[in-house]
Amino acid sequence: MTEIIRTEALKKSYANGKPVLDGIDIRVGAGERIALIGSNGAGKSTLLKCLIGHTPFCSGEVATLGETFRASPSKTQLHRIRQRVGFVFQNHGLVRRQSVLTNVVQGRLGLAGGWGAWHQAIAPQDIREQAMEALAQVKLTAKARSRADELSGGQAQRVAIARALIRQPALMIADEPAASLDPIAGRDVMEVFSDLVRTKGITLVFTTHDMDHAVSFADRVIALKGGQVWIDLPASEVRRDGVDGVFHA
Ligand SMILES: Nc1ncnc2c1ncn2[C@@H]1O[C@H](COP(=O)(O)OP(=O)(O)OP(=O)(O)O)[C@@H](O)[C@H]1O
Repeated sequence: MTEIIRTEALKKSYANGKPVLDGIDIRVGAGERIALIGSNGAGKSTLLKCLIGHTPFCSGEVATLGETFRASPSKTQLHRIRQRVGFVFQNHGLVRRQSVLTNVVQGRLGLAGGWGAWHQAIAPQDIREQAMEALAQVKLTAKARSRADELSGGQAQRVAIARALIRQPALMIADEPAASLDPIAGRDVMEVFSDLVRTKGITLVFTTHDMDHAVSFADRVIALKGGQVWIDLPASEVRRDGVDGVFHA
């Protein structure tokens, strides 16, 4: 299986702090869906940031999408990584006063850059079609012309997923994608998200505090504790009583 992510002895501390990541070794293969769990402050977001070169680390090595680096990727590596990674965050980050379609188009145009491109009205026809297709995949075609601030939280998060998908990423990084949603909307978003990445063969790494989401929507669960990998198991082998320790000191 093609390796999408590899870390070796990855260590990271912030200024004047104790190590947040203290020797992380993980491997993620193409098409795998990984749930990253751990208590508040366990280092989940920090690990995601190290993987994509968003924050420098102290020692060890990271290889993401074939780009191998220590501390930080080079500018060229960072550019190549960003081209192939889609992001979804807890707060959808949509432009509230713009239409749903414009928000999705921006995900695509962000790649090419250029000021003139940042509006649906002047986006080339094929990009608008791609955006409509991405909206269909998250089952929101009917909302294409609505303003983003008219959507429910769950709908907005599905638009954020469409905006990431239109970039045709090889890897999707999602930091607590369902954390600000109610339980029903949260499951709904995770179901759509997880199904889509599986169908498209996209690798997914998402963080969550919800064990049901971890075991239902991932193939593998990785738990961080004390700066180290505490559990790394197929989701089908994760037992609730076994993970309790992850969240306790
Ligand atoms: N930019 C920063 N500067 C200094 N310390 C930081 C910074 N970002 C994170 N930290 C610290 O690093 C530790 C790990 O934080 P991180 O956000 O990676 O954890 P997390 O597992 O994602 O937590 P949560 O579940 O609460 O989101 C915490 O103690 C946090 O305070």
